[in-house]
Amino acid sequence: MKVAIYGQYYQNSTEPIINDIFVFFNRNNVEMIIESHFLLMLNERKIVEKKYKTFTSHTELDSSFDMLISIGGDGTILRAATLVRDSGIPILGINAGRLGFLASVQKENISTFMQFVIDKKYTISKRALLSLTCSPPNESIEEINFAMNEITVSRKDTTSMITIDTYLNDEFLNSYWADGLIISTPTGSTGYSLSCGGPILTPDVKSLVITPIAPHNLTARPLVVPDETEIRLKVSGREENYLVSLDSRVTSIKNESILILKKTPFQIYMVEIPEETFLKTLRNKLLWGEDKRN
Ligand SMILES: NC(=O)c1ccc[n+]([C@@H]2O[C@H](COP(=O)([O-])OP(=O)(O)OC[C@H]3O[C@@H](n4cnc5c(N)ncnc54)[C@H](O)[C@@H]3O)[C@@H](O)[C@H]2O)c1
Ligand SMILES: Nc1ncnc2c1ncn2[C@@H]1O[C@H](COP(=O)(O)OP(=O)(O)OP(=O)(O)O)[C@@H](O)[C@H]1O
Repeated sequence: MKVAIYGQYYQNSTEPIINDIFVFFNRNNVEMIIESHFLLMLNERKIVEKKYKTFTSHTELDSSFDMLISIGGDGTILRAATLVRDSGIPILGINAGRLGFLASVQKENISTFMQFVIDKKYTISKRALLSLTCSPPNESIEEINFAMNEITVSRKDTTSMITIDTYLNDEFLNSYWADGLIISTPTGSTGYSLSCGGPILTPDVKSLVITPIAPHNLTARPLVVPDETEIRLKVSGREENYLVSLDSRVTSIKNESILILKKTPFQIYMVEIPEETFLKTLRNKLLWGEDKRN
């Protein structure tokens, strides 16, 4: 078995996690290829001294890898998705962070979870992504033009609202007067969209959610549309530019540019360990079991 290991940060809590993973995988003859910046951090702190092979970019992650293990929070998983892209390599998230909605495996009992991995006792949860094309083209979007959570347009350098003309499959939907508009995948429905009143979708639902951010048309409400829908946006406002974000990545776009959002032809495969399902994560993170009547 061959796995890629990825993390963005080093903290004191990293050491026991790394120790648990490395001891277990070395004992079970699992080959580990470590992202080069992460390995450098581990080498500098003398957490890892043995020599390991490294990778630096998505081009080195080919079908010979069985899995990518992401050590961190949800932000780290979102970055991990930009590494695996359309390679089909499943991602397993070990939650070293705070909320850990996507990075569902808790850092305690790592060896129990890794045994599931070695015994192939896991399922794959396929996650739909959204792609963005911009006309006229925008260089910073072209490099990584997809999002696993959501694509958001929002106002920039002003308190003044923006107007977002929105078309679904070429049919006019609405002009939102708002701070912004979120187009969310099912995965992203528990992120920014939820904070703005959007519904939660289970990851396998074949839909997208269009959620306005603080709309001044008071009747504007989150809308669920089929994930085959092509969504076209045109933004205008008092400033010359507005912001577009794809998950954690942000760029500035000129007003009147045309944005086309579509489901990507590929999906991200998330590893789901038997006892760490989406529904369990939902209950735990949203504290649904805390009601005394349960
Ligand atoms: N007001 C908000 O709720 C708000 C605002 C901006 C961005 N976000 C979310 O943050 C994401 C980017 O993450 P970051 O680490 O760069 O920013 P960050 O450090 O501000 O973290 C944002 C929080 O969102 C949580 N999160 C991310 N994806 C999630 C998901 N699919 N389900 C549930 N919670 C999720 C993370 O655990 C973290 O606690 C965006 O994709 C967006 O979904 C949320
Ligand atoms: N490799 C790591 N080792 C130890 N702690 C980590 C590591 N990676 C992340 N963390 C902890 O998790 C925090 C959040 O990480 P990250 O940016 O990946 O997630 P996030 O999007 O903020 O989500 P969450 O709310 O789930 O933590 C970091 O500030 C840090 O405290």
